[in-house]
Amino acid sequence: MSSIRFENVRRDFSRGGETFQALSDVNLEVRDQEFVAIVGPSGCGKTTLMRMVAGLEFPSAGRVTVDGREITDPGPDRAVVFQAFALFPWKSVADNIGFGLKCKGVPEAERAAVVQRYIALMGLAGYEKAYPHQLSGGMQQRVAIARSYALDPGVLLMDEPFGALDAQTRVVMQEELVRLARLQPRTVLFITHAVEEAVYLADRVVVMSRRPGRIREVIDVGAVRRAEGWDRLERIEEVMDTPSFVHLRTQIWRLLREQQEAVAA
Ligand SMILES: Nc1ncnc2c1ncn2[C@@H]1O[C@H](COP(=O)(O)OP(=O)(O)OP(=O)(O)O)[C@@H](O)[C@H]1O
Repeated sequence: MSSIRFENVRRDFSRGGETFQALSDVNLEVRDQEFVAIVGPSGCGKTTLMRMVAGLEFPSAGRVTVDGREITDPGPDRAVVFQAFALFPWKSVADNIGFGLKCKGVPEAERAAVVQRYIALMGLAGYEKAYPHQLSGGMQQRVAIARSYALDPGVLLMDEPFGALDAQTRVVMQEELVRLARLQPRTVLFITHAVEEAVYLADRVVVMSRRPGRIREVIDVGAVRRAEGWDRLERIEEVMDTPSFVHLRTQIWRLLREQQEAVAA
């Protein structure tokens, strides 16, 4: 069981000698094995929220808990996948994926079995001995995701993990992440600028507003996905073509557009 809770979270920062509220009144629960995506304008505090769960940043008021325990530092129960691939360049694909397990003291035979399983799941067979520089950006990110899943963390934190990928690779990765998320459900907090990506991947989409960053609306995509049978459709473009998907995407775009207009006014 791994659930994340933000309770009345506020975060102040100082800039140019002035203190400002970057986040205010954030209340959110990401339930066990739920996939929650956060979208919102640049600077609304998405990364700050994620860093608080990772234990790299702390609230000025309120609290952030995982399974009821207040977060005081980073821990192996929470894995982070960043936009930059962050692999060890001197280690092979297999060693990168197995690195965290080795640190945890998992015996070699057991480690090899887990690594092999994720190599197969992420379509990396044949590349076990390759080094990161021999892989495309998409494959490097597959290794990073495999490494996080292999650690079997309760919570996975992903900050724009596909942001550096080209459009086609991004689509393939989105399909693979959906497949992996259904096969190996985890509690996921996923940050993205791409509305379609959020709607395609998440059970719920949190739309944020800025100045200060607040939760504007939470959209239950999972209920629509189940009712409309999106998971029966193999390809992302088939899902994106359904009226239910278009409706949700437009609803979220409108919310984001309203904020843009409010800032401009
Ligand atoms: N360490 C810091 N010191 C001062 N200000 C900070 C610090 N970290 C973040 N901020 C400010 O807090 C606000 C929220 O930043 P954050 O990176 O969380 O936003 P974001 O929604 O992730 O942005 P983006 O979508 O552009 O990545 C911004 O105004 C940012 O400049």
